[in-house]
Amino acid sequence: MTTTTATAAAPATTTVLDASGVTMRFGGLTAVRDVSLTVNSGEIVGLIGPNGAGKTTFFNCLTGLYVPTEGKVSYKGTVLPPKPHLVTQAGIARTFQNIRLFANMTVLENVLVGRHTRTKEGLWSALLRLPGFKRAEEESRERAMELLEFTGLAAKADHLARNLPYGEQRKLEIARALASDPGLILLDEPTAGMNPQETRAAEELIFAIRDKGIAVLVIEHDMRFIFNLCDRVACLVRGEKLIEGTPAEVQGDERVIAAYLGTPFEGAPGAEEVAEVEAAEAHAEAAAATADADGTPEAPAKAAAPAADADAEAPEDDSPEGDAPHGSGAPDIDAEPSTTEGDTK
Ligand SMILES: Nc1ncnc2c1ncn2[C@@H]1O[C@H](COP(=O)(O)OP(=O)(O)OP(=O)(O)O)[C@@H](O)[C@H]1O
Repeated sequence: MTTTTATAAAPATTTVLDASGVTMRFGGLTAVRDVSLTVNSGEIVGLIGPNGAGKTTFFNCLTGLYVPTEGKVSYKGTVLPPKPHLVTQAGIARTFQNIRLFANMTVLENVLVGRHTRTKEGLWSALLRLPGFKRAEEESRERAMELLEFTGLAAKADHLARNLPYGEQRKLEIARALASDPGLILLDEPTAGMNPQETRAAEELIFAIRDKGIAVLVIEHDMRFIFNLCDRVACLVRGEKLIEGTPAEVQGDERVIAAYLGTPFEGAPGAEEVAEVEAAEAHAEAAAATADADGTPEAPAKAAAPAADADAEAPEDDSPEGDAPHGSGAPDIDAEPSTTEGDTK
């Protein structure tokens, strides 16, 4: 028998999102300045930057909430009109920093709302409940249930959205965004306010979304999450793209570190002072360990314990109130998702 070694053809990469030279000015303030970014098929791209760097404004330019002062945004080669519903129809879905669910609707109904851009039946068909409408309604329901299975919420399909724990409300937002069958999903701080278990589950979910062939662009303040998740990361600072590269490149870039931690100020402790402090601390620790070895046998064992994964120890806590927010998105469930222009987070 002859064996042939087939070289698996690498799936062709296509540019899903192409934002070029995007600038957004609010009066005298330039919130985003000449930012270009692409997202390719099969990619998870991260957008990071300190508070007020322009990340959400950039998202709003991509999704038609804002009309960029300059620049253009294309999806799969077609320039997008700056109208949110047309952007969704084209294939881009998003979630918001502040959760926007229909609090008094069920989980399933929330996902069905997200389906409306993909249903073609008109008003008369709905009012007269024509066969075409019933068929479309059934299909939408099936698709919505599939998405609830996918996001792990199927068992709660009949629960009111407002009664879900915080992490599940965020998942439901993602399920609703996926209901429009997007080719690209934009996630604005998907783990804000989540506990470590919920954050890990969100990470798994985003990988699974990517594996379904949906490209992902994600804003996040949780660096461990973003560097673990993304193929590429871009960092915005004061509206400008400072750097774009692999997680390793961005993580190690001194300008990124300076942007987050602040540039060293004049008179800050230099290397010599730091070494002195560290030596003094090491000396104090060694002295304490010797004293403990004489008197208290448990202490050295504690000191030798490996740095435990704090996350693994964290208690299960589904309650929104129990979660310490990572980012700026506090639980904020609206009775009706806000569509006012003022609420663009
Ligand atoms: N509608 C608006 N009118 C005027 N200024 C705005 C508007 N939206 C955003 N800005 C300003 O633009 C700048 C960038 O804000 P943006 O919310 O995009 O930052 P961000 O990086 O998303 O911050 P965060 O991480 O805190 O969410 C800020 O100075 C903000 O005050």
